[in-house]
Amino acid sequence: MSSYAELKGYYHLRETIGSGGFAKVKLAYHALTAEKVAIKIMDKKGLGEDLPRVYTEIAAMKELCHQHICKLYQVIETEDRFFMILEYCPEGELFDYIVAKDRLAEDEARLFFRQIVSAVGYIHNMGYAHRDLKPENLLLDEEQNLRLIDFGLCAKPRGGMENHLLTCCGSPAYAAPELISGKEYLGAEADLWSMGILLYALLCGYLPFDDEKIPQLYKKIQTGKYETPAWLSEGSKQLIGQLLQVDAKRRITINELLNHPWLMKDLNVPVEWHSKYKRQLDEDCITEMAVHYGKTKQEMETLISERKFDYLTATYSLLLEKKIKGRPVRLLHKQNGSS
Ligand SMILES: O=C(Nc1ccc2c(c1)CCNCC2)c1ccc(-c2cn[nH]c2)cc1OCc1ccccc1
Repeated sequence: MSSYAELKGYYHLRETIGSGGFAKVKLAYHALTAEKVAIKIMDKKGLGEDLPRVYTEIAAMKELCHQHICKLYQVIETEDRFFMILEYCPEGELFDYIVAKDRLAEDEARLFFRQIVSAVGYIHNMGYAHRDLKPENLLLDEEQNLRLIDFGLCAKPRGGMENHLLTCCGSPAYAAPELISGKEYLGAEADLWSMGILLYALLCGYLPFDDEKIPQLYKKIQTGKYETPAWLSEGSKQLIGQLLQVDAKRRITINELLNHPWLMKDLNVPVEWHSKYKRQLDEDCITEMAVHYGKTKQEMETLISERKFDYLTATYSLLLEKKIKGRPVRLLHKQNGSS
């Protein structure tokens, strides 16, 4: 097992919890708070032409701070590796959750879909389109709430979300008709289509458009014709129909979704898309860190405000998480010879 010298003393590494194409995800403990984190480790050599995706993902995640987006705590870049220290999401992928239950009941799908709308409403307001929305990119945290991941294909159109994009990307079964037709498209509109596929998958347990041959799959998407199984309520069918509009201009918008009757049913409150995290720094966390590092509160506040995504950023963020979870706002003092 590699020692990863860069992490020694800062994080205590545990088992590998997932390894995908060019990344490995390991469970770890942040040494000063003992909070659990996930560390995504990528070898630059193995990345090849995917290297730009990592820079895109890191830049986006540094800007995005929201209750339904996986938090990035720290970035370590060495000559041949990236380490992304990320929020711990121990309940795995939404994809596996749906498969395990075959399909979700409408009220459970509603709670998850509201969280997806909240996350997408926030990133669109921040000027980002995700462009790869699918159940594999939605993880469940310790409270079984959704956290959006994988911003490697996201776009922040220069000049704002009204400007068009061109790159065809994302997963074919979730791709909007205008995106696969090679025409210019609006990132926000393409994300709304993918959310329609996602909602269908939540409620049905399979995809509305599917074919093992990509050209046939694309034809089905462009017809916009899909089956609606008998167990779907009228409300579900109507909302899916408003999302899976082949003509992007007729497709429902994120703002219309926030207080849509289907999303409001039994809850009667619109979806809250604003981040619950406040901009100003937390006094208790700053004080504890100032004491630990032997600095004044003002010096500590200045250092944390720089948001360098170094160990200080991670320590502040995880200390704040501890406070939010009602755990003591305390840092563990240096153990001699700690593992
Ligand atoms: O914390 C993460 N995953 C994770 C942590 C603990 C456990 C599990 C999963 C499920 C498997 N049983 C052991 C418990 C975790 C956090 C962030 C990211 C991440 C954020 N941007 N990119 C990746 C990825 C993560 O994982 C990937 C994964 C591993 C196994 C299956 C499902 C998902």
